[in-house]
Amino acid sequence: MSDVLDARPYDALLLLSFGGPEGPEDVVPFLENVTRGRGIPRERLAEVGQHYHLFGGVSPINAQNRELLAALREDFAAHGLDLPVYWGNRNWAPYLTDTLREMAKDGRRRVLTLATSAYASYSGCRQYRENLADALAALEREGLAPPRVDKLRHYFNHPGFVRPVTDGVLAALAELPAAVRDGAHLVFTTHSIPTAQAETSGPAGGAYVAQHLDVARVIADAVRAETGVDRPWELVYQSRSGAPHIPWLEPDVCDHLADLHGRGVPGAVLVPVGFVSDHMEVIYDLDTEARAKAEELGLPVARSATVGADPRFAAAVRELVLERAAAERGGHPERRTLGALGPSHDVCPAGCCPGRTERPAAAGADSPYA
Ligand SMILES: CC1=C(CCC(=O)O)c2cc3nc(cc4[nH]c(cc5[nH]c(cc1n2)c(C)c5CCC(=O)O)c(CCC(=O)O)c4C)C(CCC(=O)O)=C3C
Ligand SMILES: [Fe+2]
Repeated sequence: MSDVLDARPYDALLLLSFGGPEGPEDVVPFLENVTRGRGIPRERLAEVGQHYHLFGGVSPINAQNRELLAALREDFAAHGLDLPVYWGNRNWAPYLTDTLREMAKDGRRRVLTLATSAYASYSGCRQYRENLADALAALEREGLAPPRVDKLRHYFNHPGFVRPVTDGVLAALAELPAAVRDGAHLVFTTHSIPTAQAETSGPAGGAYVAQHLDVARVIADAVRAETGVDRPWELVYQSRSGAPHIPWLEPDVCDHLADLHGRGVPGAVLVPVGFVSDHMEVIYDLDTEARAKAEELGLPVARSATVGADPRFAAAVRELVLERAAAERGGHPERRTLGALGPSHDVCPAGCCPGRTERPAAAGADSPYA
């Protein structure tokens, strides 16, 4: 009995992700789902559609989530954690509402959510919580009792996230020509968001950039310790969309590569620390667009891997589930983190990461659901 892990009060884990198209005919309806009511210029949509068509209309994100699902199930089974894992997306099948309906019909009453976004922000946290609230409302309309849904704390600084990313940076450094390796900069990248959204992210504002800077510093320090070379690092942004007159976080990664080259920096490792898997923003915006820019400049670059379905990340999720379950039972579990910020809150406080309009959001202190 003692080696059976205790997830009570939870009876299921929900892997909640973005979703992506699985063929050319999916691309337009997928983009319509993503951008409904968001004011993205038409030209930008047509351009982003082309990114998907370059890869046969298929985003790798769904396959990556299937792999993560398998890794989680394997890890849980190997460690005697008896907790079913479900998967639902915001923008493509399997849709979140369908998954939550299945969970309700399976009798799941206390659901813990792992979103495939490690940081605070409206786009990376509250928007997922709004989608959860929408799905729960749909179940209620169908006469089903909605389960109670919670969300895991932000995991960007969990050692099981940081270690695989760090190893990825070491592997990418080894891919660079030996002559530029020691002089290369570490260029951490994440999704650009409107500066207004960055300023209001987290319970007290500014969390999005602060969290990325904290984990980037930890990774850069670990790489220095392991290679004996002190490389400069920067945090830059990619995948900007939205109207040009609205300020978004800068500098853009391509502009930054030109800047590094202009300053005589001999090479760079691109580290997509803002993303959990090598999805379209990584394989297009970095591996296609930024790489083309680097080639045009004659700047050697290598790109490090995201955590994906790394077993150490799956183990971190198990640890986070057990941590949260213990806390829900009134205990004081160890909360492992690296860096200066410490563990983020279990429950998003009211008003955390606000959007442009106020909408119901589940899995937080301001949830209309218990
Ligand atoms: C912070 C953040 C993350 C990281 C956290 C997380 O992972 O959630 C993220 C992830 C992703 N974003 C993705 C795709 C898209 N994001 C778009 C648009 C936008 N993203 C934004 C932010 C973020 N996005 C924002 C502020 C917009 C503007 C419109 C709006 O306010 O909503 C658009 C519209 C077209 C465009 O303008 O680019 C698309 C197609 C995919 C799927 C990739 C695949 O298919 O493999 C993934 C994982
Ligand atoms: Fe996005």
